[in-house]
Amino acid sequence: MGEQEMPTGGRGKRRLGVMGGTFDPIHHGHLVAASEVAALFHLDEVVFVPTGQPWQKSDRAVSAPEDRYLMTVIATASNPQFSVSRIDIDRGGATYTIDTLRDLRALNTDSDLFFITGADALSQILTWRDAEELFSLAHFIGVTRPGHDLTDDGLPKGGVSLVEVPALAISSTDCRARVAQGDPVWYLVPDGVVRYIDKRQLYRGA
Ligand SMILES: Nc1ncnc2c1ncn2[C@@H]1O[C@H](COP(=O)(O)OP(=O)(O)OP(=O)(O)O)[C@@H](O)[C@H]1O
Ligand SMILES: O=C(O)c1ccc[n+]([C@@H]2O[C@H](COP(=O)([O-])O)[C@@H](O)[C@H]2O)c1
Repeated sequence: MGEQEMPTGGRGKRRLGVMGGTFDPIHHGHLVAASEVAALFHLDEVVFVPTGQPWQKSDRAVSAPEDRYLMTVIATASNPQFSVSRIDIDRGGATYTIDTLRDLRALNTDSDLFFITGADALSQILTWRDAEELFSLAHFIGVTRPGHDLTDDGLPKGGVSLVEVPALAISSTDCRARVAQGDPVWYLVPDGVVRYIDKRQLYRGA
């Protein structure tokens, strides 16, 4: 896929990508998606935002926010364009992207926001809190993900771009299951994250 047209009118503003996720654990699928979108959309920075309590994942135990935050820091530390925000963790309670985007806009008045989301999450977006308002706060970028259809059906025209990224059939669910079974997660997640999972004995009983 070629270079993308600037989808918002804010010429001269910083272009801030936002990659929200539970990151339990962060894996190379997340990192490749962010890197690819950063290049295609000429983003100045991508901020990874680990969720506080992901309310649509309340059917399963989610690792402690501090563990997910630290794995995200470890995974992104070597890329000068990547950063990590604690805003959703520090707000406490259930995480809603409407709050994430309002807070990030208040903190980054010089920036246009580009929210990056995989095909599976994009297909659920109309179930998110205040879904209609989300598109006035950020431009949404849906990326391909193996096993999921990427579509903007039902979403506001001009509010979403669809982008093909290198296909990595990796999920956090599969990484957790592999650790629980004693299978390796080397090269599915960054090396430092493998070490952190081991050090903190995460996912052993998953
Ligand atoms: N392999 C992948 N390729 C592209 N996008 C991805 C990939 N994995 C996750 N994403 C996207 O990254 C964001 C955060 O995902 P999340 O942290 O829930 O990871 P996950 O692998 O889907 O986790 P889980 O398996 O626990 O549901 C979502 O927008 C999701 O669609
Ligand atoms: O705002 C909502 O209601 C909402 C519901 C589900 C998911 N999200 C956001 O979607 C992103 C990916 O979520 P997840 O659960 O797939 O890790 C993350 O930033 C979540 O906060 C947001």
